[in-house]
Amino acid sequence: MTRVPAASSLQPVPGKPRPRVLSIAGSDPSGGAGIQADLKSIAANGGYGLAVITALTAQNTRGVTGVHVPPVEFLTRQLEAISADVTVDAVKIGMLGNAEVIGAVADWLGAHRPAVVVLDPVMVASSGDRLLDADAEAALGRLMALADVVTPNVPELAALLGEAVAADWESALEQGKRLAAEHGVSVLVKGGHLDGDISWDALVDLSGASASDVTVFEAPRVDTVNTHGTGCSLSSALATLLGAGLVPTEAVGAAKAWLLEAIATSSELAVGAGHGPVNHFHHGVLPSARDVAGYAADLWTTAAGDLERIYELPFIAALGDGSLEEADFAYYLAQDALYLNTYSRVLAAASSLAPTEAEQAFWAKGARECLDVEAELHRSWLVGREVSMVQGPETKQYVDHLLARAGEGDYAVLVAAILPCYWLYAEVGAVLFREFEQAGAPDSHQYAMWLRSYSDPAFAEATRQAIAYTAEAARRSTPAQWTAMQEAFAHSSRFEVDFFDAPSRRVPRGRA
Ligand SMILES: Nc1ncnc2c1ncn2[C@@H]1O[C@H](COP(=O)(O)OP(=O)(O)O)[C@@H](O)[C@H]1O
Ligand SMILES: Cc1ncc(COP(=O)(O)O)c(N)n1
Repeated sequence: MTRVPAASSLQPVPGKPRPRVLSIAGSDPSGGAGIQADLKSIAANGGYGLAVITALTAQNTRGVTGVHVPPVEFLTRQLEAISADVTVDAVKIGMLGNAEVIGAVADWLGAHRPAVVVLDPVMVASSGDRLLDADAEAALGRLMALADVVTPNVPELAALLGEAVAADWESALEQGKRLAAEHGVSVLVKGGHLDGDISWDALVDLSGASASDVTVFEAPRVDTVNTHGTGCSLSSALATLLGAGLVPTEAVGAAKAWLLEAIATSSELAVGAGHGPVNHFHHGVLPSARDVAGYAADLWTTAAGDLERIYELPFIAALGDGSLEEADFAYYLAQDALYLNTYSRVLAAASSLAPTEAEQAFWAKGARECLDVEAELHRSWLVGREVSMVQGPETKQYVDHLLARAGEGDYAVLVAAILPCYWLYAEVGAVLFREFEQAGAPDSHQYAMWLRSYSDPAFAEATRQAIAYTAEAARRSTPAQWTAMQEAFAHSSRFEVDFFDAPSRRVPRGRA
């Protein structure tokens, strides 16, 4: 009889399909900004891109030499054609050109507003050329009321408020708070135009939906001239990630991390002699959120083989039926306490590398809980037992592997190495506890209390979350990273088997 199911009950269910993201923006024939950048950014972040063109520009990486705004009736025709046929999950609005266009887009949004609306209030290109008539700036107020998030750069923020351009990050942030309060909209203040080693951004969300009113995101400023289309790319990535169901702070964090790498690797492209484009496809096209379940299923295939081995171990059989020698149990507990101490540090490393605040908090909580469990092991089980507190070889090889992955600093690979301890332990715990109950939960079982603590629903829930975060990291990984993740996972999974087998193999046997 196998106790290993074909799929773990803790695996994530398939996520949403690709969000359908509409860009309403102008065309940039050089491909770095506008509609062209938006479609690349949407695809790179896992969405399906649609595009309605507001205006044509004649531009390259050095500047804009002409703007043509087609009759607004034709813009409305394009918008109506989309809404008559396609359900749009998110819309990103970029260059609008003039007040008439703003009016037509606002009318359409009033009738067909998708669930997510991100407004990039494009006014001036990075070359300094105007992309919105000066007298149309006031008309943007009507669109802001229909948006979820507005993403102004420093000069746009000043223009929207009718104030002087902020000279530093603190004043820009204050202006962002005023704009958010004035229009009842979330504001992503972008600090790309300021100087300094850090490129600051901040999400001001006064709706109460985020953990705090202001979430600040910092990234090293890349020394490059290739910043053509950074704002277009960021707002499209943000719309895509919000459309995929991420909460605003997570969506901004993930979009910014993706953009930073696109800026940092922009020199791989050779487009034009001015402000070149960013490298949208640095990690290829992101698989759909639905694929998250596939990554977890692949890891399960590895884990299932090792689980099979764990169930065959004499230690597990004896723990299950209560016949386990006291000295073997004590050895296992002592090694577990030693392991948990290092595991806590490894979880803390995952917390410090985490791309989102939710993950940062999750791993930090896990790190703390390991120390609590370690203390409890000493207090309730190890006190009074004669047991060596020296790391056994199986414990050492396992923690050395984890510490090495933590030292490498790749979040995706590290969480893959961390996961088997959650997943295999939760599976073994659930099975042993179920079998204990099926045997009538006999009080005479000398490890009854241990088995009860083994199958804790809160731990199962944490495991489910750890699997989901690891699978999401896999979705965002490069093929080489995914291979490294699988290797790291396979090693830890194998070390779990050795860890459970260690009490039976310890030398000399018979003494704790
Ligand atoms: N040199 C840079 N290094 C890192 N991030 C940058 C750099 N320049 C811009 N960014 C980021 O690109 C995004 C767009 O910023 P910004 O240049 O302010 O807007 P826009 O492109 O609309 O003018 C922001 O997230 C900003 O932090
Ligand atoms: C058609 C079009 N739309 C927008 C921008 C602004 O680009 P950036 O993202 O650099 O502010 C642009 N240059 N061209």
